[in-house]
Amino acid sequence: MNQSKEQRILNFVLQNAVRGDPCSVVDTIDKYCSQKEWAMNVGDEKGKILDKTVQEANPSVALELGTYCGYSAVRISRLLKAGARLLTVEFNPEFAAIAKQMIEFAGVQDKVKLLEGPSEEIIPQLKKKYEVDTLDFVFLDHWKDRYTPDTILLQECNLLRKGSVLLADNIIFPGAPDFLNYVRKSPHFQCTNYPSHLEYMQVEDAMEKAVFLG
Ligand SMILES: O=C(NC/C=C/[C@H]1O[C@@H](n2ccc(=O)cc2)[C@H](O)[C@@H]1O)c1cc([N+](=O)[O-])cc(O)c1O
Ligand SMILES: [Mg+2]
Repeated sequence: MNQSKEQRILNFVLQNAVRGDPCSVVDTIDKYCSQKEWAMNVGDEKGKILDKTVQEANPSVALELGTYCGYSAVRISRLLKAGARLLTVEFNPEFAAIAKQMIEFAGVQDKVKLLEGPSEEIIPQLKKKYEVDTLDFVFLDHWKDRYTPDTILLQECNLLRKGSVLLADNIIFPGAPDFLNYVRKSPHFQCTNYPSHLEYMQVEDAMEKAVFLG
């Protein structure tokens, strides 16, 4: 049975990156996906926006929706302070298995908890089952039509506090028009747009930061 693209990405990392070095894992994935096979990692250009937003928020508890191969989980967790943690949600078992190995190879497994299942099931479990009080940072990079319902669900589950930072990928391509509408029209969010480009391509894209105002 021939390998999946995600398996090929992981193998390339296992053979070419430095075990325990998250930066080398991130760079190696970018090398593979820019030179060999495109994949939907946030990439280095938007990754730098992600880095700055994470550093600014300096979260104790962060949530990622859409782990995929673990690129942004490794990218985010490498910036977390001692004792801080990232919960990342992945619903495709094959991707989850790849991401788990990617996270372990990078040496960030103590900071990252991979939760398997659909976001609409996991989010309501965060407080009781995963001992979350409120989320300091949320990275939305899963199915684009889930950004809005999940943002509403996070509020309904009282998981956001004054100052919680949401950062959404792919605002232009593939696009998340209803999310953009929702957060920009809502009096509960202060929004900032970050123009960029689609990972590994010369296609316009953007990220949107939405800070919860309580
Ligand atoms: O479609 C895109 N992303 C969808 C991501 C989906 C990921 O989120 C998981 N998930 C986890 C939990 C859920 O509840 C649902 C899905 C899925 O199992 C998948 O791993 C996308 C597409 C392009 N593109 O150029 O086409 C570029 C990008 O940067 C993208 O992010
Ligand atoms: Mg994306």
